[in-house]
Amino acid sequence: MTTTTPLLTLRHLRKSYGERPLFDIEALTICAASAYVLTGLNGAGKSTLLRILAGLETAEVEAAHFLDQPVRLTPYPRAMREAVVYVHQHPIMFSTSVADNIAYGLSARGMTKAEIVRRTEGAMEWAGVTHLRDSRPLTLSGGEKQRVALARAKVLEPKLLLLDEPTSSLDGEAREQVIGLIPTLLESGSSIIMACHDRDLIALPGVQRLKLRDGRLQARQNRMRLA
Ligand SMILES: Nc1ncnc2c1ncn2[C@@H]1O[C@H](COP(=O)(O)OP(=O)(O)OP(=O)(O)O)[C@@H](O)[C@H]1O
Repeated sequence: MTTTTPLLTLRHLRKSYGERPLFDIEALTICAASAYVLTGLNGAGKSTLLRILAGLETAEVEAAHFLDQPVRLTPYPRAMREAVVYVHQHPIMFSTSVADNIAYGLSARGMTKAEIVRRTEGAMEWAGVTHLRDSRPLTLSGGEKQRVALARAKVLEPKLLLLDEPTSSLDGEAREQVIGLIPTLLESGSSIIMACHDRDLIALPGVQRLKLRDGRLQARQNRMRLA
């Protein structure tokens, strides 16, 4: 399902590192339950943009709205902290079990134990990592780790999921497994922005394309629907 209801809108988003301007984005609208790929050459600012949207990096913004409410990005608003989840290209995990890593964010939100177990089991099954439930993240392959990271993000039911190059360190079956999970993320109503160079992710049907080029953002839409 793809909608045209705005989830997040930004006007005039500017980022510089010291004297060096990185980008100046006139307008960005992310719609609810919609998927986007963010492309651009190395160093164009893809990760930086995702990190700004996740509140991990500061930027100047003229106006921002999240779920129709005016917000400021600095300090990062509470409404977005709970609704926006960022998944790093090389996810960092606690050295406890896979199941504990996935459940952690839920306990931090004060959920009941039964609900935590129910959601964690569902997320592990979705990501195909149930058999790894007692494993320590250190022992996982890159693909397994990325799937655990996706399960850990999905379980929080974010409104906006930011994936930073989810397949960049993967190949073969591991990469295909991760690509296969992406369309199903939309079914739970999340919007997704994926920074990537992966042609198969870019070509996923229904995914809208955002391209950072020379400090500007260009938008383009693929024709078919994703879900
Ligand atoms: N903390 C920082 N301080 C100064 N410059 C930075 C910082 N973080 C990123 N940069 C610079 O900003 C530019 C954009 O980096 P960013 O990682 O956002 O690009 P990217 O499009 O994600 O690149 P890639 O495709 O290689 O991952 C790069 O030139 C980088 O060196």
